[in-house]
Amino acid sequence: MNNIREQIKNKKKIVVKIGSSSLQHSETGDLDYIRLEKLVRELCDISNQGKEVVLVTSGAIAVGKKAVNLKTIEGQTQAEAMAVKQACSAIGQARLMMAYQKLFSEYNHVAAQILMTKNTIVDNLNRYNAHNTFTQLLKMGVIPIVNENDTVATYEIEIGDNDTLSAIVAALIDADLLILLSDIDGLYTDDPRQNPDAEFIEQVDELTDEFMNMGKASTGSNVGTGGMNTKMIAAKIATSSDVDMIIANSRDIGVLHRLLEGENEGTLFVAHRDESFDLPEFVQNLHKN
Ligand SMILES: Nc1ncnc2c1ncn2[C@@H]1O[C@H](COP(=O)(O)OP(=O)(O)O)[C@@H](O)[C@H]1O
Ligand SMILES: N[C@@H](CCC(=O)OP(=O)(O)O)C(=O)O
Repeated sequence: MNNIREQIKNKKKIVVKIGSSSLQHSETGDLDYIRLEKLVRELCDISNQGKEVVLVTSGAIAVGKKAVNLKTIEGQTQAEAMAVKQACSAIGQARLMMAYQKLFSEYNHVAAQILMTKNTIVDNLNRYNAHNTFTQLLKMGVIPIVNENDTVATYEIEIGDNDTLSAIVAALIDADLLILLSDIDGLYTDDPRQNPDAEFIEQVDELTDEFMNMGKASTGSNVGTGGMNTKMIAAKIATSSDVDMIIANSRDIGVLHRLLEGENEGTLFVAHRDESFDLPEFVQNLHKN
């Protein structure tokens, strides 16, 4: 077992992000309750080991769309499409939380909801309050469940994807490890769905431009928002903030405990604190380049 993987065993404060594509059945778009149940059981067990856990979950818009039987939002103006998306997220977020609350309470754990926007980080008072709320919840042994507040977040104040959001949360709370659960094993030299010669990368010691560009090949699945590009932005935020990050496949949710036992799965991005990295400034400038 490699030494850096071995050290993953000692990580205490862990943020786990799961994407929409991992929570839905691809054929129907309905929630995959078995996977959701396994995810909650894993998270409760991590918490039972005395670690602190935060879940960043996508899925609100997809679940909301399904609830009102909306197939597509094509043929509408941008403003109408935005309103429909925001309405769906309002419907879906409540449903998603209902499912999580039920499952967490079955394992005798308390979950809480935190909805964030860019302003939560950029505004000093908001950031201070969010930090305190996370700290207090973790102190109480509660598992915070985070999503973007899509119902109010227009382009100017939206983070836009939950890969980035989860890294922001990890940086905000000084987490030790961020795990992104995706529909792919980790980072490849190119999108393996487009390029059969793409090679798997086990570990990224330094996030050079070469790695940052590997995510730009495609936008990913049709339900996911960011593809690999936003995962590279997440890696930049996390590693610069001294948080190790792993991308792993959600196909088998048991990967969570295997990773925390130091097993070599997924792609590990090794943390390197960058003293010049300024989280509020970075978030303020998101989408500007
Ligand atoms: N270099 C790359 N390595 C791995 N996957 C990539 C790469 N470039 C693009 N992708 C695509 O990104 C997808 C994962 O992102 P996404 O669809 O947002 O899923 P999720 O929401 O589950 O994280 C993969 O299924 C893959 O097709
Ligand atoms: N906040 C949105 C999800 C945004 C997002 O990043 O989705 P994904 O690429 O599936 O992680 C929602 O809950 O529907």
